[in-house]
Amino acid sequence: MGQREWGFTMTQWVVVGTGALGMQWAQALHDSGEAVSLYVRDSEAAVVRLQTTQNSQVRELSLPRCQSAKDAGADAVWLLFVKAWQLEPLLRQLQGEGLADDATLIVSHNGLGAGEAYLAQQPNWQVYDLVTTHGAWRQNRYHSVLAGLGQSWIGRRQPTACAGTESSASTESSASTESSAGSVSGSEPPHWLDKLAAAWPPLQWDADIEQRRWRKLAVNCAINPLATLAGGVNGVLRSEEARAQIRAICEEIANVNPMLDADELVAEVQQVIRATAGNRCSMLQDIEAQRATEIDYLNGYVCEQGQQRQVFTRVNCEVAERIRQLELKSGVRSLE
Ligand SMILES: NC(=O)C1=CN([C@@H]2O[C@H](COP(=O)(O)OP(=O)(O)OC[C@H]3O[C@@H](n4cnc5c(N)ncnc54)[C@H](OP(=O)(O)O)[C@@H]3O)[C@@H](O)[C@H]2O)C=CC1
Ligand SMILES: CC(C)(CO)C(=O)C(=O)O
Repeated sequence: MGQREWGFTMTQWVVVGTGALGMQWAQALHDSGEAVSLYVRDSEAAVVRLQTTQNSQVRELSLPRCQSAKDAGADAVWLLFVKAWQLEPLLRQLQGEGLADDATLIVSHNGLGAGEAYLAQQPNWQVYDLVTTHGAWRQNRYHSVLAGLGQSWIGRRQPTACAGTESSASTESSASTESSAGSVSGSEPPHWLDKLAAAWPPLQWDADIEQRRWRKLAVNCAINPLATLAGGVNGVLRSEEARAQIRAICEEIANVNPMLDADELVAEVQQVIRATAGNRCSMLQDIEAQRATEIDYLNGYVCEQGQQRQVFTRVNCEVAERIRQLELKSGVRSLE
């Protein structure tokens, strides 16, 4: 659906779902004059109506529905703001529907490892990771409320920071190919970046997005399960006991990924706790609403990486297990 008109390239943006973040990005891109459609699974209508709230102002928006991946056009840019555990089924679904062989995908979720092996099998997909500190929640399926403004970074999917993952070879080989959506190399920003950045600033290009993803992983591994187990807002983690657990979690993560510094991770976690002291983290909200959490891609991922690399990650493994027990109790996980 991307068209060249008078020398300008029109970008067709497809936002997946009507999730908390997806709706805010759809609104922002639309406000910026971009062509946006929504790929949703719970409607057959030609148009999807949604609402977004920012600063208590409620706005209504109608966007065309993208009926299937093949309808989006080869040069569409897909925004996949889905839960980590939803990513692989989504990718399989899109591919089954005829997603372009060199599709451009912006992936944004908490944690690491989601759909990694599957993505590695698609060397021609142009995959970008987006990390954001904006906060939003869903008032209902079609209404997203902006909870707090933050910032975002985007970069080309790279081999994982820790050596030796199977995805390395294929992501490297794809990094120098050009897609119809126009990215040329792993370190070069794509032509559509300015439009995305203009829609919801601040958004910065980060050629080393993998390290930023790891730092965000550490923040979520420290705050989400501990605040969930404490059953309170993030501010409960200012206790001495929580501080010791946070340090242990961060030290294990820095041992798994030696490019990280444990003291810096702890400082970043403490800064996020101060900034979000009154928030209930997403994991606690998921447990309370009897939804699956992203634990397998947070402390569960660190635990698995530790086992693979023979690095001690006992605290992350224990924390992951305790959250899985909560999921078992609420019936969103079954015994494996
Ligand atoms: N919300 C926030 O403030 C922040 C969230 N994040 C992370 O970003 C990610 C997205 O978060 P958030 O927006 O809150 O999540 P939501 O659960 O609100 O949104 C996910 C959306 O994706 C849709 N979806 C998933 N799979 C498919 C599919 N196969 N086909 C069509 N639609 C699909 C879901 O539909 P359905 O409802 O039908 O399942 C839902 O609309 C998560 O990893 C989260 O941890 C990170 C920073 C902040
Ligand atoms: C930063 C933090 C912990 C804020 O609550 C978050 O990202 C989440 O809740 O998932």
